[in-house]
Amino acid sequence: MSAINLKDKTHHDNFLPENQLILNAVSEGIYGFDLEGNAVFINPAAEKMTGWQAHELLGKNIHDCHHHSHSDGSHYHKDDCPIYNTLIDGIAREISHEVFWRKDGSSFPVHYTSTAVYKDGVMMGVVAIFRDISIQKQTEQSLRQALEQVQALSEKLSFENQYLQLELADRTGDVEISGSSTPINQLIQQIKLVSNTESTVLISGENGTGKELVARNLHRLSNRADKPLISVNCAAFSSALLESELFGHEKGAYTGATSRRKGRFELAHQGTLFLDEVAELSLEAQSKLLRVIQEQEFERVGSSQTIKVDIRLITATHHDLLKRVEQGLFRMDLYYRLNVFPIVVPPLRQRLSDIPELVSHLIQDLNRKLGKKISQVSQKGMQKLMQNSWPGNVRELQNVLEREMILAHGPILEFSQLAMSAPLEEVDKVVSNQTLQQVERLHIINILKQTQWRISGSGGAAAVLGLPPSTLRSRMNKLAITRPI
Ligand SMILES: Nc1ncnc2c1ncn2[C@@H]1O[C@H](COP(=O)(O)OP(=O)(O)OP(=O)(O)O)[C@@H](O)[C@H]1O
Repeated sequence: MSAINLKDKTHHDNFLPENQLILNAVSEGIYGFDLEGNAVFINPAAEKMTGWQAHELLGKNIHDCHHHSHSDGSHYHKDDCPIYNTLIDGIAREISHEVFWRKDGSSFPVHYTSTAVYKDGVMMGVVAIFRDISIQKQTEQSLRQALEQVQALSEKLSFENQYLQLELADRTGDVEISGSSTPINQLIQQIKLVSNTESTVLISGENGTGKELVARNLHRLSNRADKPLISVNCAAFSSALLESELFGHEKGAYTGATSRRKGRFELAHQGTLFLDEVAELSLEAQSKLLRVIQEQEFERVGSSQTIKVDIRLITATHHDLLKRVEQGLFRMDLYYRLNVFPIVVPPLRQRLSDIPELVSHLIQDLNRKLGKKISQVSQKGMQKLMQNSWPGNVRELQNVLEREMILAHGPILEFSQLAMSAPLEEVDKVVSNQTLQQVERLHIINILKQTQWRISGSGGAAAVLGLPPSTLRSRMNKLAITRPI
């Protein structure tokens, strides 16, 4: 590669700056042009970038060598060239949206300046100084892509947020607890007493008794009422997924974690976190929960950064949690942390006197939901309802009412087709010599037989039992209930 290249001695004398060594050393490409627009000076960096050797260009009008086309391939007329225009008007120009073409036909994005050169006040020519900005362009492109990803993620987050707000609004609609029996009055008293404290509450009771309703009332009456109530059903997730649901995860924390996600603990910050079916937590998740309760801090899955939260915790279970402790399935230390203020929700069979009030409350809700105008239940129908044992509790009553209302032609519900659960007198007998699990198993099998082993759908066993189909399936697994062949 040549050093300083000259067309002839005269140009060299007139044009070249004093220190040729410096010009040879700079990493920018340098082209010098005389007043006719012919190349008189080309430094080694320019040769290297374009592949054109100085001796091939010197003395020539070189626009057609390195600047013949725009980046889209269209012809670039010399009259439009900023370098040649500087020769005409002496005005300096700075360009960064063009390409220079290499001798091998490829091109590279270029940033260049064209500046007039003067000696003793007389213009001698123009110097163009250029550099390859491929890397800068690539970086810009990656930044643009990253920005697009951030925008997409932020949209996704705001969508998630909207979804949670809606879920919240939906759940905070009607939270009235119906009933005026002694057990319900005691329950309401307890809720009023503890709601305005920061104490952790453990709500226990059979399925469908209203544990979630109690949790919503505890939040509604607390100082945190204007902050979110975030609910998690611990039975609805596998233990790995539950961890990420509770604590959130970083992008790539596990297969499928394509983006960073906040957990329910973070979403509940300054509000209330309601952990339903808390007995279903794995031992690993229990230790993590214990730490959050003790220190009010945790890490997202896949992150070492500690996040501090301020939450009030309410948990619920239909299990005898102390028994789970004895069986080694639940940590004793966690049990005592959760059981600061226990609330037991009574089963419906222990407060049958609440049924008329409950029925009227539920019919009002269902009239809205179904667009019906049911006004009352016949005397006979009410008697039937009050003699039932309601193993599925208020949720079962709700489902029975909904079914009856869908089928009803007039404004009065008769319940003539109502299949009764074991009469109340029988319930006590059955319970006296069988374990809870045995009774549960038998009852599920009976209902499954009644529904021809159909689990989901409006007439399915899950609906009759007042359970989500997934919960029923997991109970069937646990109690080893399979359909006979
Ligand atoms: N006292 C009550 N007054 C009015 N509605 C009630 C009452 N108790 C329960 N319900 C209604 O019964 C349904 C079941 O209640 P909820 O979901 O709170 O029960 P749960 O004990 O949390 O059930 P699970 O253990 O299956 O999660 C809900 O629609 C709830 O609004």
